[in-house]
Amino acid sequence: MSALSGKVQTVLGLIEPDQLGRTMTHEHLSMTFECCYSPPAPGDKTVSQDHIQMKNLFWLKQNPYSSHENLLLVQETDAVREELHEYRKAGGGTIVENTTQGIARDLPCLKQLAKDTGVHIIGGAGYYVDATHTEATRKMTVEKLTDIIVSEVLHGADGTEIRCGVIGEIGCSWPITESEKKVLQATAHAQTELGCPVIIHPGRNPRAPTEIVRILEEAGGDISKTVMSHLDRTIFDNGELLEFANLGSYLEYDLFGTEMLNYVYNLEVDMPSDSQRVKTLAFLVQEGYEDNIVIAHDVHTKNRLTKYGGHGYSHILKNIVPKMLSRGINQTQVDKILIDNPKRWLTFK
Ligand SMILES: CC(=O)NCCS(=O)(=O)O
Repeated sequence: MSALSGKVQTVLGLIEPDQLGRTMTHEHLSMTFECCYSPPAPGDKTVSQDHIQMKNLFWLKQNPYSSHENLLLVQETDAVREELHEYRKAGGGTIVENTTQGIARDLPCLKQLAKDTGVHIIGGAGYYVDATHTEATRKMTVEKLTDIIVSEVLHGADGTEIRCGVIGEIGCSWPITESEKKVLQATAHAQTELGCPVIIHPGRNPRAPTEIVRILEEAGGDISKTVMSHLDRTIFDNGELLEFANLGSYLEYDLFGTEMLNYVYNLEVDMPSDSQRVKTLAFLVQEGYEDNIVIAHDVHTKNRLTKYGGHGYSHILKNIVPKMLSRGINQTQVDKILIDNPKRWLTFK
């Protein structure tokens, strides 16, 4: 048994699982998303270059990835600190901060935010999508990648002694690239060694989550300790969703607060509304998957912060929970989704 066994690892050290409280399993507190900038439509060039201001907030909500300024959450630490105080007041306990290598992970910033606000913050080990892999990363063997991920959990990451408490979000494109496949295999090997939680960012195709589970399983990964993120924009057919749910991972609906007409990364996708998300959660609960659901907002751009008219990190606690309760999900099931499931997932074996 390792020293981590039965514990949860935050950026401030090990804690008992019962200390976590209500947990958002997929957020970002500091990162850059410039890797995923999407040029604006020709007629929108001027507004896309404007500073963020009241009159362009609706445009930004519809086109969050077409403004360079909007992609720099890294510049908003003071606003994020305020929001974390608010999150505590709203009854929040923990945030899993999924920023990995490639999107400017900043563990010292997370550590300071945890100290300043009392929110438990859990950092993420590993690599985001291929587009952010360095040439050196692409050349690494699975063994080397495994060593790095294990070390980020056991000893600290980015030249610090701040240790990660989950692996991920591990980024995958569609189709999955060779480099991403190696990272997935390394993730599974590291998970076998550490008994730790894993969280995956799947590519934007309904087949992506199943393909990833297959790769992880073949490499010895523990699917019952793995979260599949972003299902809101990935699987739309209820039959396909149940088939995927049957594979045994945690099912994460983590884009609460995101409502847009055109999802620029895959125009085939109709991004659901929050009401539709709650309906899907109620469906999964009714089908017996209440022990597998986790939820979050995945704040990753400035316009999602309350400072810029967004929903912030407390939207689920303040607005979505009452909606869940009014749509057939009872308090015990809400507590499983916000407390018990994250706790089970985050506790090292
Ligand atoms: C930071 C991140 O990966 N967010 C997910 C954005 S997506 O549009 O759902 O892929």
